[in-house]
Amino acid sequence: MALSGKPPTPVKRLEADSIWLEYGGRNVLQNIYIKVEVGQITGLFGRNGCGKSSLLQVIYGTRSAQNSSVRLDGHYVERVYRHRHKLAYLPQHQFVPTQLRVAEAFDLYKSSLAYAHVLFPELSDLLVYRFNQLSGGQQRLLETIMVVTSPAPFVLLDEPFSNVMPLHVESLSSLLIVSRASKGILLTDHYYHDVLAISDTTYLLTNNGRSILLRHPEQELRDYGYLT
Ligand SMILES: Nc1ncnc2c1ncn2[C@@H]1O[C@H](COP(=O)(O)OP(=O)(O)OP(=O)(O)O)[C@@H](O)[C@H]1O
Repeated sequence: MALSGKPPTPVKRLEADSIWLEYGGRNVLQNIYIKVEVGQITGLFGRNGCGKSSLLQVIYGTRSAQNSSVRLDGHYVERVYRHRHKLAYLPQHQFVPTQLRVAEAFDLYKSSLAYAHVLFPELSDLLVYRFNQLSGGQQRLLETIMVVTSPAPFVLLDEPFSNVMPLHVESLSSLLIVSRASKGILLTDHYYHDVLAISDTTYLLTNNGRSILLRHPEQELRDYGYLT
């Protein structure tokens, strides 16, 4: 609650602007601009190694870049990860401490599971397990549900569908569609059909590290050599 007694105005727009990243003298990201808005799912595509995960890390603030400007409603924010109530991030690789029980992890993230229980009836049974007692696909699924249902208005998802069976990819897609009403979601995954089906806006990262806003995604993904 703000000092005036009024609740803070909800943030509507996340921008990553002028992102330059190089590794050992090699330019990976060059002058990237990406916008994520509450009410939208933004799909991010690019060939293996073009820099998608690196970009998400730069946005989250856990990877420093040669240049970057991450803004919330036009206000520059340094190290967004310090503002967990504003931005939640699913990294590409398993990240929840393996000894933690699912219910404990969900509590830490303040995840709200009301709707998730409808989409994933088996969730109640899994809450008592420790992460190291789950399969790879179950871990991925639960981490994604946890991040998406946290209160943060912006969510970065790096390959949430990886290792997840098609039935659950469908349910996760439904969860993202429902969640987008109150969130801005940046989603990257090579399951491009599933990403395209739910994306309102799509960007491509090219091999030379540029971001392109796609107007006709299927065609342009072919033209740029992401699809055959
Ligand atoms: N810490 C690092 N040091 C040096 N080079 C790195 C480092 N991390 C990533 N890279 C390189 O940067 C490039 C981009 O990697 P990144 O993981 O961001 O790509 P990606 O688009 O997410 O790939 P994928 O689709 O395969 O997951 C790759 O060529 C990778 O080898």
